[in-house]
Amino acid sequence: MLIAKMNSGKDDDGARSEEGAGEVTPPWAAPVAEGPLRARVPLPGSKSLTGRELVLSALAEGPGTLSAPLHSRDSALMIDALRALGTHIEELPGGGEFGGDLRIEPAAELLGSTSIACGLAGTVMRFVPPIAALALGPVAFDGDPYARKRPMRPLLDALRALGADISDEGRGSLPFTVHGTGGLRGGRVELDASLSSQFVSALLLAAPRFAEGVHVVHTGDRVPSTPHIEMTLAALRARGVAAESPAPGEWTVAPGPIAARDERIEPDLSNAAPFLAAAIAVGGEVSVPGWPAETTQVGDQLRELLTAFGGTAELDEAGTLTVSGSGQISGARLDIPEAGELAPTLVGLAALAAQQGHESEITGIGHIRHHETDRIAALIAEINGLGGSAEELPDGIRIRPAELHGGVWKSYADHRMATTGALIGLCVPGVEVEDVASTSKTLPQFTSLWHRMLGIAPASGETADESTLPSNGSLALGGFLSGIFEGLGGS
Ligand SMILES: O=C(O)C1=C[C@@H](OP(=O)(O)O)[C@@H](O)[C@H](O)C1
Ligand SMILES: C=C(OP(=O)(O)O)C(=O)O
Repeated sequence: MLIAKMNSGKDDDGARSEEGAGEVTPPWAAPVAEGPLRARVPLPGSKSLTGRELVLSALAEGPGTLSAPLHSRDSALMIDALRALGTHIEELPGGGEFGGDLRIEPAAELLGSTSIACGLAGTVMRFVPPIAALALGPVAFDGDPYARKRPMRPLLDALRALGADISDEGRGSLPFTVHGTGGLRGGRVELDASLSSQFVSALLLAAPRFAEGVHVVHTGDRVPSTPHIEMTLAALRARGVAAESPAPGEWTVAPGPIAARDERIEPDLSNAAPFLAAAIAVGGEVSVPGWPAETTQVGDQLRELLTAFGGTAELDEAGTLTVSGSGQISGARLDIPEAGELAPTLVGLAALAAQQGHESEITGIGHIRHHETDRIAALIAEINGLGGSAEELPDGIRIRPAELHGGVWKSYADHRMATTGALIGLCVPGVEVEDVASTSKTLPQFTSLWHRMLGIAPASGETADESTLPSNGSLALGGFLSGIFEGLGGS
């Protein structure tokens, strides 16, 4: 990660329309913050940890439990996929607002002759095919319309090189069928992971069950999102698997049993991004409890990345991260190949800094063109659609000073586009986020948590939770000062 402050500047750039933007639900009127924030926002479990632990639990030697897992569209798709392959997964009673714990019993034998719906989940479309190769019988994969555009070829070719039989009619993308034979040889394989780290994680996660394990050698440009590969290695090691990176761009996993374990899932730190960014954008403070002291989640980098735009971030001994800001937003220059998942929020913050006359550049994120949508094109089109001045760089976005106005912000079925629209809407009246329901991909409670962060009564159908109200319990934003006088202990 490279961080530097930017100088101000000014330029123009035209908006670019994005194919695939569609109306799904009536636009959501993003609330404007009318004063400094003071809120505590508990968040549900990490998508990436939940996905990995579901996969490893399904491949483990015996049953195990995941506590505080994520319940969202992506995790439900992963659960359904593993169930289709014969895994028994049960939600235990007694879960709170974010859902119950999960009990997972691996299948005695993985079953094929089934189909898997991937939705738009990269983790499902990448992590499940290697498991399907271990099942007996054909397993057909497909997903949402845009999922068919997400790259799969490097992974499918690597699986073929490791002994799998896959038919995709030469597409290199969804839909495809893995003809499972009950096992996979494994061994050394070359793969270009420059479009997604998930290709590597997918092979590593299933590799203890390959006859020869795996030795993955990356052949292309730089690998993005490397903390996610570290997360995969750490999850494997925690279950007694020998998993290493013997050299840059190489990873090995030895064949052997995957220990059954009970795991507690950390909150999703990447989903904390728009909430914590709100404190920088608006001023005041936002806290997220349950922040791990040590973690493999890339969201931990928010402590540095957000404060590159101003403000402070403090992690206390109880594990509460508090980001505070004044509403004065600096420009920033961030090179973040490892943290592409955080880029939409950071670009949103940069668009708000641009309103205050500051230029920003966020680079190292070319691979986010292959996320839920082409995020570079989508961010530029939507920021410029609100009067901003964002331009495409070979591997990123430059945002020059410009005043924003209200308008419709399209989400492109992308949860992080929707939350970025909400962030901008805090400071720009009249922003309407189209398809805010896309946030159900990883955070179904997004709008209710957002309203509660602002101290706004939930809309009908949303549940209130005192714990995320401003600590003075007020429904008005002007409660900030009285909250200060009550002390920070309540946050
Ligand atoms: O392994 C994972 O859980 C993820 C890896 C990253 O994918 P890319 O390497 O495609 O960026 C990240 O952006 C995604 O949100 C989750
Ligand atoms: C890139 C993301 O998701 P996926 O797991 O679908 O790749 C994301 O959540 O930002």
